[in-house]
Amino acid sequence: MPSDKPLERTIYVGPFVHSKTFDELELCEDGAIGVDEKGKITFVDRHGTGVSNRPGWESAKVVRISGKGFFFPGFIGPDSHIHASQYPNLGIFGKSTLLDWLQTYTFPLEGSFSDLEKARKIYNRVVARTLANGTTTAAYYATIHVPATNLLADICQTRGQRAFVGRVCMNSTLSPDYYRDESAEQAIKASRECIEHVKKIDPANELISHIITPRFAPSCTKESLKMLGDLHRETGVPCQTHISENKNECELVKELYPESKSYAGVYDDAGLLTDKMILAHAVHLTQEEKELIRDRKSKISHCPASNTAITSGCCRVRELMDTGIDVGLGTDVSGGFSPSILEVTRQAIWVSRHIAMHEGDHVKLSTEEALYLATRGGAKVVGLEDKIGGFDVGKEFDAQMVRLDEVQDGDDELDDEDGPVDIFGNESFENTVAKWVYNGNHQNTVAVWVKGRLVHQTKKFAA
Ligand SMILES: O=c1[nH]c(=O)c2nc[nH]c2[nH]1
Ligand SMILES: [Zn+2]
Repeated sequence: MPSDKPLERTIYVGPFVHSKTFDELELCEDGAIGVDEKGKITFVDRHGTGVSNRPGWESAKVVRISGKGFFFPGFIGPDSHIHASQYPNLGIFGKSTLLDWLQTYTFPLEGSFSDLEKARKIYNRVVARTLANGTTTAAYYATIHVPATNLLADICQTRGQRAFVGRVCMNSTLSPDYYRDESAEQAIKASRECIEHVKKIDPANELISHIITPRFAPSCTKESLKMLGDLHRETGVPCQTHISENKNECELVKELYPESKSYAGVYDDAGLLTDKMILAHAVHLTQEEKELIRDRKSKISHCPASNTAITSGCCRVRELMDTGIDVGLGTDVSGGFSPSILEVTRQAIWVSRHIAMHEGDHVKLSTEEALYLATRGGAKVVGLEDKIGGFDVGKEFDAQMVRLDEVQDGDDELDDEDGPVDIFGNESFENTVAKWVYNGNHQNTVAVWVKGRLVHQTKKFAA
């Protein structure tokens, strides 16, 4: 658990990496990032000099990278799309596709969150696990249960993770009797209770926000989507849902909502397609839908690991970006098999390369572009681009310290402490970052800060 002690002025000394633009990383080998007592970045020095004689910073605490490593912005995850309640099902999806996966694996697990002690155990673990993987901001789906959803908000706050916490709304008969809202009115009432809870624990939304969460169009009645759209307009609270993930789902939406022009049109008709809406997946959108989403300034969370695992399809991220839509990355636990945005970054690159094998190189995502989606792109998706996503003066310090193991002469054997990346000493800085992106894991994330507060550390950080 993070300490409650007030923050000290701190200078983070050592190499740092962050996105400069969509396709360019800044690789600074000799950096110093000054963070004030409120967790805000006050200066960024590219030459590492003058750390101790900067006026007012003479007695600041110094955190230095030892060995091979660099500071990198926290992932935003976003994790911009993760079902906290589905965490125990990681890797469990068999041969299912979306609609049978929901009935077989997902609803029975989510339904069990009426048990608050079970929820406490799972939610503590998923927040600890995502923090350990460098996720400093997450947009969570909880379940329909108000006490467990409020507990997830409390746990994120206590553990120091920035989070959007959604109480899942689902009142249609697609869902089983044991796991569905009694009515649209009851879904609204329950959402209001969760909104009130967050107002109580974090009135200024410094870390925690509620997020209105209709599960997806087939899980909701037209009436409930409209009422949730009204709640969104009335409160200004952001929204999240799923869209166009799977072809059978798209057909079902056509049957259920014949009066709407398209799947995106269903949400637009309900007043939900706004600049504060995060749409997960968006695999099978038409160009007309993409343009509608762009015009409404809604955002998309790309979930490539999930889309491959439950064989939903290959999302064309380049087309979304070219249309002018803001895109971030989501693990989509547990459709997605990993809680790590680093893993999802790789998956985004792989999916784009599979599309490129049929459609040409222009659709390939580069390492730089995928890292942008994992940080600054995600920040835009959750509406926090002025606060987080990179090491810029005025932003809050959400960061991870990445450390990679240097292979010493004569050190031929692997031991338990060794992480997955071996550095031999002749790699350029750019290639060191590439080795982390393609082989790194949580063992390389030795410390994590949110708003300047240390929220996770391993023995290697302390060492
Ligand atoms: O990936 C997904 N996970 C879910 O839980 C879900 N519900 C509706 N559609 C969904 N897609
Ligand atoms: Zn999802």
